[in-house]
Amino acid sequence: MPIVKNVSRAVNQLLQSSGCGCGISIVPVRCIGISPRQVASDASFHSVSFSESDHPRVLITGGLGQLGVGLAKLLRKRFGKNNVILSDIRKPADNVFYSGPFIYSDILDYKNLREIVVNNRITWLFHYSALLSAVGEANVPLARAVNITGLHNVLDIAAEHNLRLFVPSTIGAFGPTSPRDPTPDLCIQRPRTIYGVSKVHAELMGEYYHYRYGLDFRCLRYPGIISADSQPGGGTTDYAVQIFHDAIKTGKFQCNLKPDTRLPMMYIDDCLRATLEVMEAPAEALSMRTYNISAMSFTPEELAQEVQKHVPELQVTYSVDAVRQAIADSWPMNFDDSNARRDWGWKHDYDLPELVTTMFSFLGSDSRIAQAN
Ligand SMILES: NC(=O)c1ccc[n+]([C@@H]2O[C@H](COP(=O)([O-])OP(=O)(O)OC[C@H]3O[C@@H](n4cnc5c(N)ncnc54)[C@H](O)[C@@H]3O)[C@@H](O)[C@H]2O)c1
Ligand SMILES: C[C@@H](O)[C@H](N)C(=O)O
Repeated sequence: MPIVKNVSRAVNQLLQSSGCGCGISIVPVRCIGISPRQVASDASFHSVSFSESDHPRVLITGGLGQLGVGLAKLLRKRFGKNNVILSDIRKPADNVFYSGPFIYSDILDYKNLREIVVNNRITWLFHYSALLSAVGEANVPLARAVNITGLHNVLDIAAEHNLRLFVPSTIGAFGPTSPRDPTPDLCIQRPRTIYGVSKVHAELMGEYYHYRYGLDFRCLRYPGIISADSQPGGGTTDYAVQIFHDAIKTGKFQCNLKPDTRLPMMYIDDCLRATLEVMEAPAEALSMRTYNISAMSFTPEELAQEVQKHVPELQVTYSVDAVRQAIADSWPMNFDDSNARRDWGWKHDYDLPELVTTMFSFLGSDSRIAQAN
């Protein structure tokens, strides 16, 4: 049973390190615990219903944001529509509601989350709920609650029920004292946003639960993600999505970052494929539990030039938002993802020109230019 393996692994690791204080070679389960909130009666029967040959039963938290609906679509193609449950605290649009299972789930409600996991026999959890960098700075108490307390709930439930857990991290988990060009996986991480602090916390807690309780925790640090059919949720990289909509609708774009602000970015299809790939990677392939992934890196000026190849009349002006600019100036300019490429074969498909062409082919049908023709 996986839990036996997990416990003995955790015990071995504990005994090899400074010791758990048990002082015996075979440690009773209760001595190290299954997870901090595990009740004794749960320990013997959770996860027994899942056979490794079955498709995973997936829950996505915070699934109505920029990334969750696309992830559900990808996972449903792979694992079957009814094996993937999207959840959020918001009301889903009709097309989302009718595309597959949707459920209300507030990650701050521990019992409700546990009930969903149990009743639906969840085996994989993708934890997408979060407040992003700019909205986090605007409401620090809420960001702290959702990004830190919510993560604690998710970690405990994942450990109790032996889930494979994916938690995304971000370029925002680095700060002004990190090497910025390029930024490796392992280096100083002293972010200056509540978002970044909460994501470093998530990386460390997930890795700790992996070593302490055997939790199958997997984490990718995403760059800024660019998507056509979903809106970003209040981050520093949002400009790189907005420019496409404004180019099409008005032919004018006001950028809230300076023209030479270089940040790592990625097209959503690459991001979601990477997420599935790392979740499917054999555990032995993973030399780490938190990986940078990278695709391209550009400035607003470089993106505008590429966009102008499709919309030559686009006018770009700059009105810098001091909060976002300070955040962007502390983040990586280029991301070193060589460990992901080596360990589990990560490879991006979209560079800047492909990204821009793809965005316009998605958005182009109702474009101002199309309407004019
Ligand atoms: N989009 C990006 O560029 C990017 C980059 C790096 C990392 N990430 C990470 O990927 C994940 C998904 O990002 P996104 O862009 O879809 O975020 P988003 O802001 O668009 O969506 C987050 C979702 O979380 C939900 N949420 C908020 N409070 C909640 C609560 N109490 N319970 C349940 N759900 C709650 C919101 O309703 C929202 O739908 C986040 O963890 C984010 O940090 C995103
Ligand atoms: C980079 C990322 O985590 C998010 N898009 C933000 O800007 O906050």
